[in-house]
Amino acid sequence: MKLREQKACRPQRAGLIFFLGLFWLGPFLVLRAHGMWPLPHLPMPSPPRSPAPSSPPFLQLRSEFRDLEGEPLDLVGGPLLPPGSAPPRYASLPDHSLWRWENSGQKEAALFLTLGRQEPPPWDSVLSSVKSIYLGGVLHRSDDMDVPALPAQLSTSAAQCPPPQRPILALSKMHWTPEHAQPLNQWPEQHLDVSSTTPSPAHKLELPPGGRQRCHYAWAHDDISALTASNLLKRYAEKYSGVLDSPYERPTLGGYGDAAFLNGAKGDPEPWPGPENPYPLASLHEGLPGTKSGSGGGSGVLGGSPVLAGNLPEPLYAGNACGGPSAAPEYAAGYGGGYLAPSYCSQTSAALPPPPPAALLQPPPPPGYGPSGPLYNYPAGGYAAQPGYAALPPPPAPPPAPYLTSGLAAPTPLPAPAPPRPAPASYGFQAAAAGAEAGVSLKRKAADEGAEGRYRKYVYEPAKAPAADGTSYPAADNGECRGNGFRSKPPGAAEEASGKYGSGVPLKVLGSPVYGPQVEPFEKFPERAPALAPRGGFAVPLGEPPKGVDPGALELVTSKMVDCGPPVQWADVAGQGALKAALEEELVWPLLRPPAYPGSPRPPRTVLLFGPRGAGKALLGRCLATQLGATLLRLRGATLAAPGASEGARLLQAAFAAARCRPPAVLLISELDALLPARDDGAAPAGALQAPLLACLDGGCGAGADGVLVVGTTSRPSALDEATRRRFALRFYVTLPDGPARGQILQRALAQQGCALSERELAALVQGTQGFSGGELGQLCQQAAAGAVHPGLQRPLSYKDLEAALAKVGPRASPKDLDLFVEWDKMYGFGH
Ligand SMILES: Nc1ncnc2c1ncn2[C@@H]1O[C@H](COP(=O)(O)OP(=O)(O)OP(=O)(O)O)[C@@H](O)[C@H]1O
Repeated sequence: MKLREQKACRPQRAGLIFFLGLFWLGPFLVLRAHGMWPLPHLPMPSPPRSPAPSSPPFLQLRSEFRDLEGEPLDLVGGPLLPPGSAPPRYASLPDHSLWRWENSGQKEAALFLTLGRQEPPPWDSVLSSVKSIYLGGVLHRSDDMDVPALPAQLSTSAAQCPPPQRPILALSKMHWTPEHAQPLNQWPEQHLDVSSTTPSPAHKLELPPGGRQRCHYAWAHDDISALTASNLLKRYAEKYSGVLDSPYERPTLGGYGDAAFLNGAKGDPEPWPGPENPYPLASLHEGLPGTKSGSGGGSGVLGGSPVLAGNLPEPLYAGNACGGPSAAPEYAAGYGGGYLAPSYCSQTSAALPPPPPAALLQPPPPPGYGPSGPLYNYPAGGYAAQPGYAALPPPPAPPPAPYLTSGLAAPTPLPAPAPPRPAPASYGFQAAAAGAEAGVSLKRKAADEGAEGRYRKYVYEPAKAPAADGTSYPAADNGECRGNGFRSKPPGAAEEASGKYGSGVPLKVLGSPVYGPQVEPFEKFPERAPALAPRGGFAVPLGEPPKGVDPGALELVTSKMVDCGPPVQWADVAGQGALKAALEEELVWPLLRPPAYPGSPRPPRTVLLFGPRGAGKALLGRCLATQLGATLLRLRGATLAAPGASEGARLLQAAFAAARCRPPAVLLISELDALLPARDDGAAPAGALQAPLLACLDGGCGAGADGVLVVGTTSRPSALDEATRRRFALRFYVTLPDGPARGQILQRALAQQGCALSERELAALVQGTQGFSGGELGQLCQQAAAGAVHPGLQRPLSYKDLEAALAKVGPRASPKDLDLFVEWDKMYGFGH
């Protein structure tokens, strides 16, 4: 009976359970159907650094994301928020800001931008991060987010909103930096997954006035469909993947797993791994797909190894056009670089057999190695760790006063290299094996010391302490100006210098990689020419000026155009690491090395630096002169063109002749485009100067083209016609300084004004000066200093003054201009 009753109750119980189940589950099902379940974890905790793997989809972005300026963006994905839920207010999140990310139009994710412990958040960083992470998606402010007023500099810089397609390009571009190990060709798959083209209702929100423009900028991306974005990115990925994969451009860094980017479980950004592979001693060209071998002005160096490039059939700087004894011999004794006496070069190159192939594999030796004397070295500071904004190390002491006979500053002595490795017997450089070893170790050292070893020697150095007399770089003597801070030795100093290297220890080699069985003793070579008498300004060497050159113009050039400014080291140029490395490998080393064997190709003698105004082109030209130990002559295209075609041509010829009278010389012609006919700025056409320019570049304007490096700079490369373009064997894009470089330039400029900003202020200023060139940063500081001066009130420069100055000084180069530079670089440049 009981059993029967129990059986009868079973269906009732099941019905009850079913009913109860429905009662409890129903609301969940309804909520789920409306997308409101699972419920969010509100209130929002502090941003999770390591979300559970089972979390709903979120964006997991690692710190290798950088903004347009290369600033690291430390982005960490947050948990999902339910639609319409109110995110925490900014005030409750002191060190990060909350944004919402619309993912594929279906889900919303909270994206935390962790931007260090900065309060209030650096809005420009937040805004600029849009450029980095945005891929056709929709990024918008949360509707009820409490947005404080943007700082003044942001509202000014907000006017620089790039065009809609800019982020896509930027994304490609930011991966040009060698620190990025993620192959770009993986980006489309990894990143377009999270793109969206669906505008959200929040787009219609009224934004606070300060941020409206930037957010409009973000919205503008709605116009890009996911497909377009994908195509664009793929196109650039294909284009640049060669660069990214090259050993030169991208030092080997640890790869990042795919999961690190999307939906990954990894939350904490890891420190960048150091290079795993040793420094590749390969030719620069191996890593430069954009390099056009043999293009341009016909320098055989292009496309060849640096060693081959340095091999010259004839003496590098043999003789001069001035009828007098060459100035070159003076370089032979102490310097040991490429500026060797004609007799020296011709003897060695003629007498010595071609080198064994193995010798060609030797890395290019740094200039100036001697067998026993102090070895030439780059400034020790060049290898210093990248100085932070807050604490820059004290500047290295300038090299001691001794000067070589040539007037070149004496090389910084290297510590004695650890036990010299014997060189192969067939390699004529064995006597300088220690130097060569040191040279290799120098290069290796640059690579081995940390992740950025490749460019470590080029790191920016802090401002040099001014000398007691007020000059930054104390003049070593009262000798004749050699340009660019170098002064030739007064009479008698030659002996000192030769004693430094020669007394006691026979100078068997000059440190040049001379191939041959045995290195000749220095005494065997003829006497050096007597030192030039010191004269004010540019020194016309002994002998007659070259024929056909107007003596008056020559006098004008020698008195007005020789740059006697302080020497500029690599470390004095902020940023531009890859460019500096390329210039050194492509230009400086080949020029300083003597020919390796008869018939070896000549190094390039012309280089074009193009980029926005104030980007540091002239600064790099001066740096090249310093590195080459050369006299620097500076011309401005506009100045040459101003007095008229015939007068300009006379000056131009005189400048080339003057440079050739004083090898080694660097002839820096700024605003090259002003000499060319194709002018689109309404200025008077100066096409008549093009013919003399081309003739001089071809080796006219005085006999012999050796010993002169012509550096042309322009901010309008598109104005250069093909004939002129081809005359420049190397063409490099000088980009605007990136964030760290801007910080360094600003810090240096402000230090000169006696102003020291806090780390936070400097970071904000760096963010607020995106798109500024080095020159504009200098102007900004000057403007701020001018604003700080009030009658009867002397107060130090403050951040507020700089903020006020930001309203008046802005970047001149528009994003469109920058795109044109990039395009021109792709077509004609050497894409370093
Ligand atoms: N990377 C940099 N590091 C340090 N200073 C810089 C850098 N770039 C520019 N500057 C400074 O900015 C100023 C302008 O630089 P420079 O004259 O070399 O620019 P430019 O590109 O030649 O300009 P223009 O096209 O107008 O001739 C100089 O005072 C220079 O020292």
